[in-house]
Amino acid sequence: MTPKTALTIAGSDSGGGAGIQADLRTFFANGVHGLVALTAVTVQNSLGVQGFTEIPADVVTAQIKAVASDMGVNAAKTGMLATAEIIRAVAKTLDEVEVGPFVVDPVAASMTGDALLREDALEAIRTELFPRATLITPNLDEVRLLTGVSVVDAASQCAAAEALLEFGSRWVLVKGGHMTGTADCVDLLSDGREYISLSGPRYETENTHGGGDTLASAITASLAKGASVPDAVAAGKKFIERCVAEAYPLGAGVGPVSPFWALGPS
Ligand SMILES: Nc1ncnc2c1ncn2[C@@H]1O[C@H](COP(=O)(O)OP(=O)(O)OP(=O)(O)O)[C@@H](O)[C@H]1O
Ligand SMILES: Cc1ncc(COP(=O)(O)O)c(N)n1
Repeated sequence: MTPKTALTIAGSDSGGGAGIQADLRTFFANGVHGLVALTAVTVQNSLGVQGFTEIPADVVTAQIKAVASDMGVNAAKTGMLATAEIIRAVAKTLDEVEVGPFVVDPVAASMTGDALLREDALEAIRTELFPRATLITPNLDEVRLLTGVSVVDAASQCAAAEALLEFGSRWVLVKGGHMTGTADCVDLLSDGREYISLSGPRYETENTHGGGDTLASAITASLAKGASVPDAVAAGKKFIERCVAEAYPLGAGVGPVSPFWALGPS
């Protein structure tokens, strides 16, 4: 039987732990066929991002149109978008083709602090993509850059969600992975009416490379299969928890979260 399809519009990680590589392995582990519109090629390993080259914006557009017109897209997500020009091209293309529920992960930098967006491009994500998004999934650094709110507890996480919803997405997930001083990892999902706190154990590991991408693509896979946003996010949270629990060391720096458990016992 033909599986549902999910499209990732994102960059390549030569280390294989984040970017389109994380998205494709997550789509596979969740039983959907992955489609790709590549935005950038990063030179990257466990120690950080040494540089990147972006794909021309018209080629990003052409990739989206090629797969949408022929194969159909049941849900889509964005990761690293690199430049304001690519962001504007993606926004325009989404007005012309149908991609189903649309998840925007506003990736600004790698977890090692290296920029993955050219200057001013985060503003373009906010103005061009958030109003078109079913769900946005910022981490706490991105929340601070976008709203000025520093999330330190449940009240400020709630205030951040409200401020982010002003930018026009239907739902927001304020990820709490970087909140310090909490025994659990708590993510907050809201559409301005419902406030759903998703809490899980915080695992002791240094190896969380690709965690944000893996969560957003697991959510996108569930949306492609027809789940509601709250159900897709709950399933995504369960999926990423297990991937963090089974993360492995690779290289001298930060290793990747692991979806291998989904294949069953080896
Ligand atoms: N140590 C941990 N144990 C369990 N879950 C975690 C841990 N760290 C992060 N998570 C979960 O992983 C998901 C990603 O959260 P995080 O806030 O780290 O996003 P991110 O910064 O975009 O990810 P990354 O930069 O690591 O790719 C969230 O659901 C968060 O709760
Ligand atoms: C191509 C690409 N996309 C996204 C990330 C963010 O992932 P992380 O925050 O885990 O470094 C990355 N490092 N590289």
